[in-house]
Amino acid sequence: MAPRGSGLDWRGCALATPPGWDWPSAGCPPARPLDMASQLRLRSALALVTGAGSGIGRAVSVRLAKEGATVAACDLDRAAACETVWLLGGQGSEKVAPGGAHTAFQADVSEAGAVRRLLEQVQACFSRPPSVVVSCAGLTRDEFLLRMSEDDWDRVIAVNLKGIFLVTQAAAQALVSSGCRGSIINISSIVGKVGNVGQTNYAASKAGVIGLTQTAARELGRLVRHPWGHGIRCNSVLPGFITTPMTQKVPQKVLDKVIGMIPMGHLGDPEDVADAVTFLASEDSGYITGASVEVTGGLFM
Ligand SMILES: CCCCCCCCCCCCCC(=O)CC(=O)SCCNC(=O)CCNC(=O)[C@H](O)C(C)(C)COP(=O)(O)OP(=O)(O)OC[C@H]1O[C@@H](n2cnc3c(N)ncnc32)[C@H](O)[C@@H]1OP(=O)(O)O
Ligand SMILES: NC(=O)C1=CN([C@@H]2O[C@H](COP(=O)(O)OP(=O)(O)OC[C@H]3O[C@@H](n4cnc5c(N)ncnc54)[C@H](O)[C@@H]3O)[C@@H](O)[C@H]2O)C=CC1
Repeated sequence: MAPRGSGLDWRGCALATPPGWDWPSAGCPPARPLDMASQLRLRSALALVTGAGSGIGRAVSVRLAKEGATVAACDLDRAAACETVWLLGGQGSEKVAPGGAHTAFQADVSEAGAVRRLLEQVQACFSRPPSVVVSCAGLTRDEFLLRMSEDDWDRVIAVNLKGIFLVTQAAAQALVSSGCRGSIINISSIVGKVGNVGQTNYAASKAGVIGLTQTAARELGRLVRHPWGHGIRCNSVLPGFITTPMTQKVPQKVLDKVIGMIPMGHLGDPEDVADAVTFLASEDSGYITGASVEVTGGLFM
């Protein structure tokens, strides 16, 4: 183990420190430099958001951009991703984030080659890896267990679980090889905690996201040390019923039942989830990793 204050990380590799930084003789990173307290919490961040073309992913993209992040908005639906970027004031508008123009990307997160190319394209476009990665891409193929097809199982697991594995792995590889710290936020669901009628595939995928994220948090927390932060943090967000195109497919009689079960008495908005994601993306959550943050109005607390 390299001695504290040596400027070397736990493997003896040089720490990525800002120019002119000198480790205090005590070796303990000093309190955060004053210039960290900026009015935009994500001023220098490059954020990759998957599923950015709709619902929660679009709301996350808007919120991160408001905090100063440059957003790489990725979706299976390129036109939808481009629409999100237009909303952010990216290509085609005069507003540009401090870190460069917001940009749309197309990729199917369930395909390894597509995810590899996505990270290559993002780094080629911005000359750095994304320091914030939010995986929102997901879908449902609801059916009772007794009737669920293998294809409905396979597709939901491929997108919702394998997709998050591929994106988390590719992003972490890029951050570690660049010596950069980061915050990875994976969108699970309260269904991953309690299950749900008609969703054996979806519930399994979302429960898997929680376990994947906790394990990634254990492995990545110390890989990259930084003068005023440590490693790559990985957290899950577990939304409840949020009003998006995904929930519009739910039979009204089910929606009527669930609203009565929510302590706060109403469905959530995508912006409610975006607020929690932004907190986890920022240094305000600098000592939080491996957490599962429920955004449910109290449903199934
Ligand atoms: C008392 C229970 C209250 C409901 C609790 C629900 C909690 C769920 C919280 C989820 C929050 C997070 C959501 C999320 O992550 C994003 C999504 O996944 S949105 C999609 C959520 N999907 C569902 O909830 C499944 C909805 N159901 C269906 O799509 C269809 O029912 C299904 C395709 C499974 C079957 O369709 P069909 O054969 O046409 O049967 P019916 O629709 O007529 O239903 C028969 C019967 O079963 C009852 N039922 C169906 N789904 C649910 C359910 N999720 N929870 C409880 N009960 C359900 C339905 O009401 C019918 O009951 P009857 O008494 O016979 O009318
Ligand atoms: N809406 C809700 O109540 C809840 C949603 N969630 C999760 O939040 C995330 C976002 O959901 P919503 O915004 O509600 O859904 P949505 O359907 O509005 O948006 C999902 C987006 O993901 C994209 N997508 C789907 N498959 C993809 C793939 N293979 N590659 C890349 N992009 C893909 C879609 O094109 C779409 O733009 C999902 O992971 C969902 O499971 C979790 C809990 C509750």
